[in-house]
Amino acid sequence: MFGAPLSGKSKKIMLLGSGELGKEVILEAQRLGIETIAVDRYDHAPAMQVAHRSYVIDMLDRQALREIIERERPHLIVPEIEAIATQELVELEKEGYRVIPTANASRLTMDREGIRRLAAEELGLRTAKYAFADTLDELHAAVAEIGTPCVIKPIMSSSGKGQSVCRSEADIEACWNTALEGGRAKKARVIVEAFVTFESEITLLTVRSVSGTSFCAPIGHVQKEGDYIESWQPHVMSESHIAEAEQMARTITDALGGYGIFGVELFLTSEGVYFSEVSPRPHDTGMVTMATQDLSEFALHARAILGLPIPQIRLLTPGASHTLKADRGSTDFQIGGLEEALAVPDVQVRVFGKPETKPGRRMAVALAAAQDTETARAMAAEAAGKLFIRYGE
Ligand SMILES: Nc1ncnc2c1ncn2[C@@H]1O[C@H](COP(=O)(O)OP(=O)(O)OP(=O)(O)O)[C@@H](O)[C@H]1O
Ligand SMILES: NCC(=O)N[C@@H]1O[C@H](COP(=O)([O-])[O-])[C@@H](O)[C@H]1O
Ligand SMILES: [Mg+2]
Repeated sequence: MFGAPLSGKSKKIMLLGSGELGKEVILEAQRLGIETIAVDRYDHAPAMQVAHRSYVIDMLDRQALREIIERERPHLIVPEIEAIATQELVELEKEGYRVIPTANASRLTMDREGIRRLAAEELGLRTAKYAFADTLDELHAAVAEIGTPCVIKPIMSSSGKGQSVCRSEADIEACWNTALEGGRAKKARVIVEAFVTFESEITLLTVRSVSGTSFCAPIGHVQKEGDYIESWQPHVMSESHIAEAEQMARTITDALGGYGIFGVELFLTSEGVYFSEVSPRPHDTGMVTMATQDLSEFALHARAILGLPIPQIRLLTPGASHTLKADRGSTDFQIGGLEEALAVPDVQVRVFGKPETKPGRRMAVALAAAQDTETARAMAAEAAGKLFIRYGE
């Protein structure tokens, strides 16, 4: 039971991170009558454009984070990205604030080390062999230990930023520099992971709610330079892969606890399933669920965090998503091609409304529904291909 937004008796959620995923979470929360506050490091972020209020702060700054939380006193604090002062969230949770799914989950998944050690060392999930390094010398030793090819990533980054594949010793220094430039925090620490030659990779969206744990149909995806290009649902999997994937997803989400949706990223190989990482929040590859499910991953997240039931999740149709990315930085640009993209039946487009392009930045996504995923993939690719960014006119 709660009052109208802005009435003083409303239920308030505060999103920490205001990108395309948060924008959809806010829209879904507002459908349920919730008051919404969007926070990010820059103004006019996508979710800010649909929230009741917004704040621009450095979310890695503990004091700045505490100040807005104490000012707003939200019922739920909902992290939308990894790079947040999660230690402060741990403190705030002790003082009675509710963090989604839990402050500890956001702390553990904030850096690759926390979640990898939990998954591999405490929970015994199969992962690629890994090691950590803080300096270039340590990186040489770590690569020697893990072997090549391997993948080197800043411990704190997302969407593939700062990630590169090291194919031989000669690549190590370049990989180190890539990681230093791409990491979100001013930390030099990197993870070195053995390269997993997978048949395919999936996101298993897993929801924890008052109704228990439920799984969405697996989402297959293709990534380029560590960032997702296209995804489709359902991804066809063998019985044994499904069983293993669900078991891993249940194990890791039970360990993290709390209510909300989780994107469990898994590699499917001939020797079984490898755990890669988990987002305790909606997942970019899960944007496809806006075209395929009765309740999208955003609607599921909103329901779960508000303590509302999720008696079932229906996959209504196979579908696919395909991204539109910028190729240079500019604040003077326009997005076009919607007329052509939307001329195809069963195609939808989401333009995120980001105020600035950057090389590789995701600006929009095309969604398609069809009788099978192959057709949906082709339709989504075609629609995304019609979209374009025109700079400086
Ligand atoms: N050890 C590995 N072996 C093979 N491929 C890998 C490995 N690690 C990562 N990749 C590839 O790079 C992609 C991105 O990696 P990862 O998910 O760790 O990065 P990320 O920056 O956290 O991305 P996001 O935030 O979008 O989930 C993976 O989806 C996979 O395609
Ligand atoms: N893989 C994680 C992911 O997709 N996160 C989504 O991208 C936004 C950041 O985008 P930006 O870097 O373009 O600002 C985040 O706020 C979130 O919505
Ligand atoms: Mg990932």
